[in-house]
Amino acid sequence: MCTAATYKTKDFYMGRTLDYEFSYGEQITITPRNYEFDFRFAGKIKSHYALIGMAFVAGGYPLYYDAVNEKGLGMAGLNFVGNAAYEEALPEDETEVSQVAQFEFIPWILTQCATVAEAREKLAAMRLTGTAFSEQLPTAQLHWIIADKDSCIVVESMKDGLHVYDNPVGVLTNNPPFPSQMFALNNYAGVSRKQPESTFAGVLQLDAYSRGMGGMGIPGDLSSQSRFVKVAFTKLNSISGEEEDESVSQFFHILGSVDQQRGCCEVTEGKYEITIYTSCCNTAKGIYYYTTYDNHQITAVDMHAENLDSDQLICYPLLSKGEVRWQNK
Ligand SMILES: C[C@H](CCC(=O)NCCS(=O)(=O)O)[C@H]1CC[C@H]2[C@@H]3[C@H](O)C[C@@H]4C[C@H](O)CC[C@]4(C)[C@H]3C[C@H](O)[C@]12C
Repeated sequence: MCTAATYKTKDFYMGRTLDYEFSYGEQITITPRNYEFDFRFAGKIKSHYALIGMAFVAGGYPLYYDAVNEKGLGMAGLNFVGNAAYEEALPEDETEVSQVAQFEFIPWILTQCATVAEAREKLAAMRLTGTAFSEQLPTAQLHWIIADKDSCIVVESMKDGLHVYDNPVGVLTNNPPFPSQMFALNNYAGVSRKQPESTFAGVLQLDAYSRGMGGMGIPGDLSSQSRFVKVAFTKLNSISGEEEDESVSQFFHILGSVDQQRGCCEVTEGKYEITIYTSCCNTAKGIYYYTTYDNHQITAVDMHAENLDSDQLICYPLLSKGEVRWQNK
């Protein structure tokens, strides 16, 4: 399971949890403006917007899980198993629109689009194909959240075509499809950050005997529908200062509300899904903040500290060892 969220204070933030039972060896990866992308069907793009995000680099190619570009547009792919269905690739002369393999979808959008509006235009003129990166790395079944400071959409490629939905809550988890996730929020119309009034029945005066009772009923399990509700409630009621430290700290608290602890979700005998990493990107400043399962210290990589006119990928391995800061020895 994974969860993605957006958050706005003075700047706009976007990030995700990557929940899984193993890691591919992903790294924080900056793709500078002159790294040449050789798209499977659409040809080469030699010069483009620079990107920063989390990627598994295979044979020199950045397979992005989530990223933002230097214009402030962000995108993340989350599992959509059983629902994702992609197009078959057609011979070039049989299609007038661009064909994009699912593994190159994030670079396809983020190298060329500065806003969600521009991304929508690209989406209207493309076919997303199920082409695998390689035999060893088969097609991933995903759906995507795309956001800038003004709007947010979800893209779901299913048997009945490519769907693009407005995402007014700015969160995404996994199954079921996004419209069902949104519909389920109706079940929680009565929850509140405020203490409840006693409305059970006129003859009973019930007592709000604990703080936080306005949120009673919000699910706490790790299923994707439940995480959608929980993180939507947390994000939409979130209050923080506007400054960078306050915003980033609050963002990690928002995604912390759906953190996965080892042992609570068994996926196969003896294998457990955990939150491998949590990211938070300041999309205006191009700073990628992250924590890992064992390293709760927020670590950051700033794309603007690098030569963005280069043609070589820049990778930083995840710092995954936590440290205790002793105060008395
Ligand atoms: C497993 C990851 C999604 C995590 C997630 O959503 N977990 C929820 C599990 S579930 O709903 O409960 O089943 C996804 C997110 C991005 C994916 C990777 C990216 O799409 C980049 C490449 C794409 C290649 O086709 C496959 C390898 C890969 C390197 C993908 C491996 C894997 O599918 C990743 C890492």
